[in-house]
Amino acid sequence: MKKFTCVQDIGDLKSALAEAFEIKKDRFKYVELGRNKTLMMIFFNSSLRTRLSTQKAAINLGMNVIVLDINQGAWKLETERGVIMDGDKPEHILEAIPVMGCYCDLIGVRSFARFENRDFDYQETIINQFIQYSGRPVFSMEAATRHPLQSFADLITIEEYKKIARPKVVMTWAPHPRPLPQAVPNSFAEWMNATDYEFVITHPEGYELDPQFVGNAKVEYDQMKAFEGADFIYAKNWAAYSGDNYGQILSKDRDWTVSDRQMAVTNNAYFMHCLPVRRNMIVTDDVIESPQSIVIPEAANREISATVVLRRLLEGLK
Ligand SMILES: CCC[C@H](NC(C)=O)C(=O)O
Ligand SMILES: NC(=O)OP(=O)(O)O
Repeated sequence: MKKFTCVQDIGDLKSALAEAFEIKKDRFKYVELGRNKTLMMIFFNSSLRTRLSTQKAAINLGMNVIVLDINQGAWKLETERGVIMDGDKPEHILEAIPVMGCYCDLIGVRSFARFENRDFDYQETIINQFIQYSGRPVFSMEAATRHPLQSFADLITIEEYKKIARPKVVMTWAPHPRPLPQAVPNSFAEWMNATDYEFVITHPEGYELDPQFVGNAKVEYDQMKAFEGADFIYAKNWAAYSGDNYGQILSKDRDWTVSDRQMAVTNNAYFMHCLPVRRNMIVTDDVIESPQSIVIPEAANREISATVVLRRLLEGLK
């Protein structure tokens, strides 16, 4: 594997899941693979789970790790080509990227959508510059339109907890005080559509995701109807994608906050969220603290998804 930015990069999902469960049994099985190899993790945005789980995965594989928070300590970067750099940015990303590539063997990048220009975001400008100019294999730690390490961990978790072969999985929008990226819902939808699960997306009108990610999912504007008989509820906020509303908050309707009311019509569904989560905006305290909440095992599986991905990237160096 030479990059990991989307579900297609992991190949056959059944093989990837088998590898995940093998590594879960012995996460140090490939500890020699990464000896004297260096992972560089580059963050343009904050992180807890991705930062910690990916570093742990690198340790599982015997790697050295360098972490760079671009906005804390590095030079402010110009990302647009052709700009006259007489402002507050002393370095261009097109020099910084190949320089960073000199000091490592693999590169992970976190660079959220900026909501300034939809094409800039949806062309994945930043991570594609790392892929093009770093000279190293690159993987996404959440980019503008996808979060594949999260989605892979989500799939591992559903496979661990499902009680039937084809569970009903419902992704629901929920309100949030800030406009959040579409990367997590896009990516979850992309991975769910790659399975044979029954997959439903529910959100208020105006929050339609990019059709390339919605795929064959059923879209239901009535949240209660969507929740009926669900086996898994995956809650997430996202800002509007469509047209002039790109990046905007259209609703903060807390009727969409996941509570016992909605969970009551499910098939005793498990509750999932990628975290961090705003309690009593996205989900009530009672639901996220209930025995059906699997948000912690879901977060724990981020170490597993990252170990599989890093292993495959290391194998690709041979
Ligand atoms: C894993 C989630 C990261 C980010 N969350 C926030 C709060 O910015 C998001 O919604 O994409
Ligand atoms: N779920 C996830 O990626 O969490 P962080 O943003 O804390 O890394």
